[in-house]
Amino acid sequence: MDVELHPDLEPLKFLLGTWEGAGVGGYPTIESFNFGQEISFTHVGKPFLVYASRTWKIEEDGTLGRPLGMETGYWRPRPDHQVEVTLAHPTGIVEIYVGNVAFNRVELHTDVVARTESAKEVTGGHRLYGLIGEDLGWAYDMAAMGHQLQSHLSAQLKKVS
Ligand code: HEM
Repeated sequence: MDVELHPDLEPLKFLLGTWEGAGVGGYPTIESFNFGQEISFTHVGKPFLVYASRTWKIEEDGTLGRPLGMETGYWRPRPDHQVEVTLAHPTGIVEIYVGNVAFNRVELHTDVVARTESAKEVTGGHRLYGLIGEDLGWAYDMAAMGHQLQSHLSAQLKKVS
């Protein structure tokens, strides 16, 4: 069933759809790696986007390997171009981001990072999402394992539907 877009979602409309592509990751404590990613942003007629991301290792021969990180959440536009995002991770981490959206670009920083007892020590994050031509580019910096905020992931994705 086709559901009408809630008018509050207008500034975030550019994110809607399924996106696929590849990115690179690293951190001072780990070896750098290449990954494939699929992101989807959908809506149900209410004033939030439903978000899901899955990733896979890209092996040296270019084939997709084991699953890496995945995350799900909700993107909630607020007045004055502000945005709130809730994200849940299977690694025992939950992030709440706040930020803003302008000109097909969203910038977010963590307000809260909550962790289960067994989760790795992640204390903060910063994310950018934006259109690069028709592609969706995104980058994630994190503060974790005693290190200051710095790059963990970045990727460029094409809209597939
Ligand atoms: C969604 C895409 C992501 C991918 C592809 C990814 C990939 C990886 C990989 C390959 C490693 C190396 C260890 C391993 O193989 O598990 C790693 C480590 C790590 N990642 Fe991610 N990650 C993602 C998202 C995240 C997010 C959202 C967070 C934080 C909320 C995070 C926090 C960490 C931490 C703390 C480590 C461990 C560093 C260490 O042990 O020193 N990752 N990640």
